[in-house]
Amino acid sequence: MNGAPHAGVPDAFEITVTRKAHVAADATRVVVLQDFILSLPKSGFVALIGPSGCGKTTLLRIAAGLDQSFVGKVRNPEALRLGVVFQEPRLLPWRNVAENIALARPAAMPDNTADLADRLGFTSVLSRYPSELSLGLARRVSLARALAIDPGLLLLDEPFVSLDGASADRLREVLAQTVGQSGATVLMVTHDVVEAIGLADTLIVLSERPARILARIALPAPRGRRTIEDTEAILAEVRKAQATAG
Ligand SMILES: Nc1ncnc2c1ncn2[C@@H]1O[C@H](COP(=O)(O)OP(=O)(O)OP(=O)(O)O)[C@@H](O)[C@H]1O
Repeated sequence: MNGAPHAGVPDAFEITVTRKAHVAADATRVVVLQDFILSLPKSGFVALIGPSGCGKTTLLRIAAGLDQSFVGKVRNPEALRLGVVFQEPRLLPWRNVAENIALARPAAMPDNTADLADRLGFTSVLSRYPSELSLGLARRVSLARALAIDPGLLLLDEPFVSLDGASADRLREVLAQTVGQSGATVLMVTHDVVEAIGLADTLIVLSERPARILARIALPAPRGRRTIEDTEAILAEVRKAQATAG
């Protein structure tokens, strides 16, 4: 198995996939993950990068409990509450924005919709329906819905893809602040290695399918204080790991 956990850091969540295959349209089986272990620390921001089709979304769906047709197990010993943000916002079209967020939140939790809407910049559309929102707004609502439950583990599948630069930057900032304050663990899939370096404290580099962990890179210095030299050194490490995979 690959992907041994960090020595000395207690794991809060662990995904073990002995084998996961999808059945393609022509009925052939595509092995996406095999002998794969990913351990996540408590309170870490882990970014996952890897080639298209290597199995990142499949892994997140398994972690979220949305795909159970695999051989392996997901350990969540601390019963972390999971928040999930998909590539598509997936809001309920027959509920307005405020209702979409409220529905996600357990009844016992305080209503934090107004605060999230304020921080993520969508207060003016709380009573609108998803079909009336731009993609950027729908993405903000989708992120707010995941944050509304105060997740212990936040699973993000390219949450900022195809947003304009300013919107993506704003959402990244809110995300980093929110998870920094809450002490949640984040597992974020992204194609954007510079985004990953800007947000994460651990970068995991995956191989082609079936995905193997090529490198688990602890990023130096707190985010926000990384220099251009830091970024270049990390990029070189990523390229080296990818080169070893041939
Ligand atoms: N439901 C499915 N049925 C059949 N094949 C699937 C299914 N879901 C994914 N696949 C295939 O499994 C492989 C891994 O898909 P997955 O979406 O996990 O990759 P990914 O790394 O997230 O890709 P991308 O970066 O392009 O989003 C791909 O070859 C994909 O075509």
